[in-house]
Amino acid sequence: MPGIETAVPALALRDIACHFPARGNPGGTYTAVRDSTITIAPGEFVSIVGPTGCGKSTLLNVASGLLKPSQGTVEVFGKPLTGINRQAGYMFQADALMPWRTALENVVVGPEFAGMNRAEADRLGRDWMARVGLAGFEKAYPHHLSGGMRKRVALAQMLIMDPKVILMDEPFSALDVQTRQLMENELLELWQADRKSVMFITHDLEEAIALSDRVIALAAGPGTHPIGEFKIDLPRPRDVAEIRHLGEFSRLHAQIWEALKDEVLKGYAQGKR
Ligand SMILES: Nc1ncnc2c1ncn2[C@@H]1O[C@H](COP(=O)(O)OP(=O)(O)OP(=O)(O)O)[C@@H](O)[C@H]1O
Repeated sequence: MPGIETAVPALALRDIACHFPARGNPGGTYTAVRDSTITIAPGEFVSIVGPTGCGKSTLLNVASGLLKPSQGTVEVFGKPLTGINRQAGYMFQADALMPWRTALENVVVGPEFAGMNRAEADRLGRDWMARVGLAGFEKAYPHHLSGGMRKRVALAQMLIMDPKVILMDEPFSALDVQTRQLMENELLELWQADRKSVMFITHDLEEAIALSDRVIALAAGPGTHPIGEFKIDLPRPRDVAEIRHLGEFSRLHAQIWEALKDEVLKGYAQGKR
């Protein structure tokens, strides 16, 4: 995309470090993240991959403003982030739906708290439910919906607020493979229609390549940091199941895995200790 490097990034994490109190070592510190600079251009879909426990969620929490980094700065469309990132919508691995509210009532939670009148919020909510393929399920409660349907509710709940930046932390990892691929395609379709900037955390390299414009690989912790950035020039629109059969997909997979495999082995060894 011409000019993408020169545009003000939608999200810029600059020189981030995060220290935590060390577990089992009173007074000590654990450096989860260090020297991490990550920028995401307007409309760009970026995945962050790395070994288990390396610090992916920590970086996402920094981007959301929920965690203040020990060092470094965050900018959202060129403005320093202080407090919660209100331009961002979030989606996490676990469902955050309220079980006592119907699907529609869950979808309209954001507009309702923002003071939109009920009729307008409901109209918008029904529209979003239709866009994520849930027309007719407005009155269903979360426990009556399948895992994939609950994810669709969560997607609508996030997108109804029209966030400029989307932060996703392994949102589909709890789903079975087929439902997961359906949801990934759904996400791409929604993203393609109205390009937001996406920071997508996953430890699944195939998922990262299938979805993204760029993949950033992280080192194992402690002190995780980017060790490689890979442009994913696969054609769009994409079908995540079919795109895996392209030769270029395999080439990218081999290239990124080469950068990542020692780190994954290190992360695995640490996890066993
Ligand atoms: N609040 C905290 N206090 C102490 N240590 C923490 C805290 N948050 C994260 N850590 C540690 O920082 C490291 C990175 O954690 P983080 O959850 O960011 O990794 P991750 O890559 O997202 O993990 P996973 O792959 O399991 O989702 C881990 O060792 C974790 O134990």
